[in-house]
Amino acid sequence: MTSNTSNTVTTLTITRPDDWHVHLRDGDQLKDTVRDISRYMGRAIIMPNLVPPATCTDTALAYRERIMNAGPQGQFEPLMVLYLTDKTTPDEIKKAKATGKILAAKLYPAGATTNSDSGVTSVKNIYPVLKAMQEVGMLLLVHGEVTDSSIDIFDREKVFLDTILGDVVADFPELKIVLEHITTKDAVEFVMAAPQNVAATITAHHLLYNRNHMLAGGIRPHYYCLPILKRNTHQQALMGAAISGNKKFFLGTDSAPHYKDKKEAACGCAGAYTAHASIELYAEAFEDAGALDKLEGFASHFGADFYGLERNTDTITLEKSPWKVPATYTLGDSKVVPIKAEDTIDWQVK
Ligand SMILES: NC(=O)N[C@@H](CC(=O)O)C(=O)O
Ligand SMILES: [Zn+2]
Ligand SMILES: [Zn+2]
Repeated sequence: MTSNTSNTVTTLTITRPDDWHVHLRDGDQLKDTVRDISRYMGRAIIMPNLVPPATCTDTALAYRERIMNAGPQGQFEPLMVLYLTDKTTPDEIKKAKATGKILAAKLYPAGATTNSDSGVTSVKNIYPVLKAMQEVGMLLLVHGEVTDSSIDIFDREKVFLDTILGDVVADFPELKIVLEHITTKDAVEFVMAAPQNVAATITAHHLLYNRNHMLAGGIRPHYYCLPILKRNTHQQALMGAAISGNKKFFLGTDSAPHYKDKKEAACGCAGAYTAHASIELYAEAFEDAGALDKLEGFASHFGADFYGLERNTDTITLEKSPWKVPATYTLGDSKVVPIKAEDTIDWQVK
């Protein structure tokens, strides 16, 4: 990392970052989401919760082709993920791994989040698959929330750790596991206490916001995502993990666009669009915490290290140069309201 040496840092050059959790969607949105992700991310882990989901090698590879045909900038590389169902077979895992293009498989507890209806109904159903993943070295990515309607939505992550993930970690000691988009102090502590094969991604919006931003003084649907924003003590624990230099915590934006009318609705969709300013939003969060010097490890080194990939070798430069985020962006043929719409972001990539 290099930065200018005056009291206030105004430029910051870091190794090109990667995004270890992003939703690009499909169809006519792809050219726009692919443009945004490839502007300065070197690689990205592409979430498979399409309609229908990318549950097998062939559909995942076909999706990769559509992404490449959407015209990514630079050397952008999409890293693909299989969507696990109760019916996924160990053979499908081996087939996917052999392509070299599918690095991970995603556990969505059925019904936990957007497009997760075909997900796994009980983790025991996929134990043979997890065994195959452990054998071939395929990562398990986890949406860590229980779906039991009797569990309070603010407790669903913690209950998942206590009742499900702890057992998986114990039963598969060699399986690399990423607990995605963590939102609680409990998740931070779980990952810190777990062995080296367990890591977590953290979004920019969970670093910048807590549930007051979403609910105090009016309900703001564009902050609604899953796992839901928690109270500020959890936000502080996430920030502490992100700036700790602990290599188990790395960048995953979970940028997840939904059209404006689907968010501003009586029953709005879960997901926040942050790909318009992903690294800039993280820079704001790290600067607020007085830890800009910790951004590079979190954004550009630790994820690649955990996945067992080379770090990127080129750099990007962030400049302190405030700009106003538009009210909407057009993705495909409809409008999306981004995080910080009509607000100012201090940083931009040169
Ligand atoms: N995070 C979200 O709130 N939504 C994601 C799904 C997910 O990552 O859980 C989406 O696909 O819209
Ligand atoms: Zn999720
Ligand atoms: Zn996601």
